[in-house]
Amino acid sequence: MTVAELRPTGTASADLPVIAARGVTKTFGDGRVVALEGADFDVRPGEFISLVGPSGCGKSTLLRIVAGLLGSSAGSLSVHGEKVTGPRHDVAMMFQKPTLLAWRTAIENVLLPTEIAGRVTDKDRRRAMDLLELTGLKDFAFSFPSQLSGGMQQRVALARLLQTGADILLLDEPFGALDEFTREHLNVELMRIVGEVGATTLFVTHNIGEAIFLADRVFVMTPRPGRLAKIVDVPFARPRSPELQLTPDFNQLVAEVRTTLGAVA
Ligand SMILES: Nc1ncnc2c1ncn2[C@@H]1O[C@H](COP(=O)(O)OP(=O)(O)OP(=O)(O)O)[C@@H](O)[C@H]1O
Repeated sequence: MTVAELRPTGTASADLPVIAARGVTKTFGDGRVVALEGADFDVRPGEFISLVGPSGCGKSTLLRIVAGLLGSSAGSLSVHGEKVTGPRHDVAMMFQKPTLLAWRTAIENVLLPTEIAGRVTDKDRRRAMDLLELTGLKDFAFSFPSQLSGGMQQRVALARLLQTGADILLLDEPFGALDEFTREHLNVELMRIVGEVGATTLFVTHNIGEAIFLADRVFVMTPRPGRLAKIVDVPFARPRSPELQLTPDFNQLVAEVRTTLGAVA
């Protein structure tokens, strides 16, 4: 199977935003808690967007609304030009914990979404193996989660996410529970993988450097009620290497985001 065949099966079109949010607002507790207020943005096909903001500013809420797991209280959100009314096959979400099934091997975990959707074919098995290769785990396909490190388990979770064929990936602090070395390594791998499969990505993190390193644009959010305070363009060419983070231009951008967060905190 070629990398092109691993590409998502979604319906991206160059002139249509993949995600369009218009005044998206979410309240909880009969309107007493405003988790997200008036979010307005477009995300273009293949873009990598990082979301940063203080704890409780509505980042996960926004991701859940895009995933169709939560309805908005006001405003509208569309994916591929269609109003989101529930979970969609072209949007997949990944969390901080890998949530693998302990009694299934890595490849059986990757195949889980296929199994839930219907019968698993040989082609599905080949795709799962190719995705494990793409995520650097080919030699561990038949290992159980307990035999894998935390970083390897997150790679399995990423392969499982890609197995769904979704072309929109929502990543909620996916490497947040891992040590810094593993996390930095996985970030570089993540960029390579989403670049190769051409997915559109929303990535939540508390780490400003990580947000900039990965993204085409950084959405900076205010504390509750969460609003989009600023959208910062990240101009650095790809592929990017970790050394980019040592350059003055990179650190200037970190300072800009930090100042925005400081100003809005
Ligand atoms: N189901 C819910 N019921 C009531 N309040 C909620 C619910 N989900 C989220 N909230 C509140 O909405 C606000 C935004 O929560 P959210 O989890 O989106 O923030 P976040 O930016 O992702 O936070 P963190 O960075 O700490 O993960 C918080 O004040 C939270 O307490």
